[in-house]
Amino acid sequence: MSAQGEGRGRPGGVVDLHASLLPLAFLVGTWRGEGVGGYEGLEGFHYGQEITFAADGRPALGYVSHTWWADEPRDGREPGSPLATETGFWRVQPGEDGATVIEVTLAHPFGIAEIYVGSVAGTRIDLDHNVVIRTATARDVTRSVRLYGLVEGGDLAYAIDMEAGGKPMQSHLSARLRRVSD
Ligand code: HEM
Repeated sequence: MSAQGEGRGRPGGVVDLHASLLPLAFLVGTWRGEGVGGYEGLEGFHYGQEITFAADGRPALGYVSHTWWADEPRDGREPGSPLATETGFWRVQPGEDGATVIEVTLAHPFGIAEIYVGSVAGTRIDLDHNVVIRTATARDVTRSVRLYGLVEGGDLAYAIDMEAGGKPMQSHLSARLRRVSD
């Protein structure tokens, strides 16, 4: 590992983790698993997901998530049909009184961008402050909160709640993912 931030990752697969990202070191790698989704008025569904957190020596982890339909065929979707994807960056900043602040910037392909500010304690990350920016044609999502954490067996679990379409904050997604590569 290196404390230097200038590099773009070394050739040969050796990756530097910027020193500021040590609180997020447990996330680095690729994770794969299954989740469940739903919302008020929406029939529940299962999805598959692969997430990669990538370190390249700079002071932010690159993040990309791909998901796919994992239920019986419905509304033109077959098992394996691509669903939501999102991409962005996770960085760590010093907070007040020794706290560790996490800033996450995400882009979605459906006209929405989001910034979360939250905290990390051990292997639990609360992304509890959020702003959503959306185009005129995007779904009416006004706020989201996320919780990520390691659970038994070293799996990564998360829950995402959102406020959308004038409905109160409620669960949209939760999943549990196994590490598939460093
Ligand atoms: C793991 C990632 C995600 C998956 C697998 C997923 C999947 C789905 C599915 C299958 C639906 C219902 C069918 C449809 O309308 O396409 C849906 C609805 C919706 N999703 Fe997601 N989604 C994901 C992430 C997100 C995120 C990050 C947002 C907000 C920024 C979001 C906002 C919405 C909204 C507003 C609806 C409509 C809810 C309603 O019926 O009122 N989704 N999602």
